[in-house]
Amino acid sequence: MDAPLPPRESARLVAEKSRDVRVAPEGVRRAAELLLPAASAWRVQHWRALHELNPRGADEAALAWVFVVDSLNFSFWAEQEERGCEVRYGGTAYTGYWALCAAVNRALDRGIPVTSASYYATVTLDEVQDIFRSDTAVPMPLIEERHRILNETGKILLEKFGGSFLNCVQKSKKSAQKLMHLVVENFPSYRDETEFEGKRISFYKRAQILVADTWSVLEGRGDGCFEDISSITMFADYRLPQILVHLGALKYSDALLKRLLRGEMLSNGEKHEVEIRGCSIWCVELIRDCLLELLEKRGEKPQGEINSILVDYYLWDYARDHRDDLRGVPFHRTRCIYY
Ligand SMILES: Nc1nc2c(c(CN[C@H]3C=C[C@H](O)[C@@H]3O)cn2[C@@H]2O[C@H](COP(=O)(O)O)[C@@H](O)[C@H]2O)c(=O)[nH]1
Repeated sequence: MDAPLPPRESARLVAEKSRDVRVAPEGVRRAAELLLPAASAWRVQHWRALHELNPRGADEAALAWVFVVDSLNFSFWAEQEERGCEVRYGGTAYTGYWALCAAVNRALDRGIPVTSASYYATVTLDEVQDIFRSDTAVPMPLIEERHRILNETGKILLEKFGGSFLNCVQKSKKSAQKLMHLVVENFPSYRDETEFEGKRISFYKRAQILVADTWSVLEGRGDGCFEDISSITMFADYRLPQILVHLGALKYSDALLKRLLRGEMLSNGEKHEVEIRGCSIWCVELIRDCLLELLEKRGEKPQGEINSILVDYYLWDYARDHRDDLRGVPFHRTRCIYY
């Protein structure tokens, strides 16, 4: 089978042909204006301090943490928004993606080597259910898939990369694209690909966020000094489309809105789901371009990179911090291992 279109080109194609989702230029501009005050101070070095659950180091252990977390970084949304999985850690109750991170840190504190491939290559389902157990009656979704992915990913990392994700990073020779392709070629659970209008396309959400988090945890230095980091697109999850709709940068047709407001599930790869994900990626590309123009107009020289990764991180955090404002804004419910 021929290689799929890369994520950026896939997004451009979907945005051109999409019928139920469209990128709204006035909303793109509004989103760029929202980011402007913060953008000039963006530094990849800030990533670690941004979140108390992120690893403290920039070493092999930190990379092992990022790899196992991003291998499981999918599908946290709960049937009832208010009654979901929660993990209590250090006196805080974490939900969603942060519940995953809290569970990993909780296991490490208990002496369970959950970031070590030789452990998770053969970890049992019972052990995985215990490691990711929820402190509410609602378990973390897709726990069996998480178990299968841990075993599969651990075995491959041991066989092909000596059990160390650092080896995988070093094989990419400071190319973000090479690392993304190395991950997709070797680890099946990262193959976030589908068909659209007769073409094979890719979004590679978890492979791209893994590259981005590798860049971030290494602070863009040493093995993480990717000269092509700006070629990585935003990560097509279920939160970013929600915030883009809230900001007016993405518009849904009445037919699609009706489905989402009814809480209908969209299957991974169906037209509406592909249009939402592809248009979201394209929308963030345009927000990044607009942001660079606005900074140029103000004669501001940003301190660091202004790329789609940092636009994405900011918007994702913004969505987290404005949960209440987003309550009425529908997000698409797809249960899958890709995002
Ligand atoms: N587009 C994008 N999607 C992201 C992330 C993250 C967390 N990463 C960064 C955050 C802090 C560190 O800096 C990490 O680098 C998780 N997700 C996705 O969101 C969904 C979970 O949402 P909720 O149910 O609300 O927790 C799920 O699909 C998950 O895969 C991101 O940054 N961008």
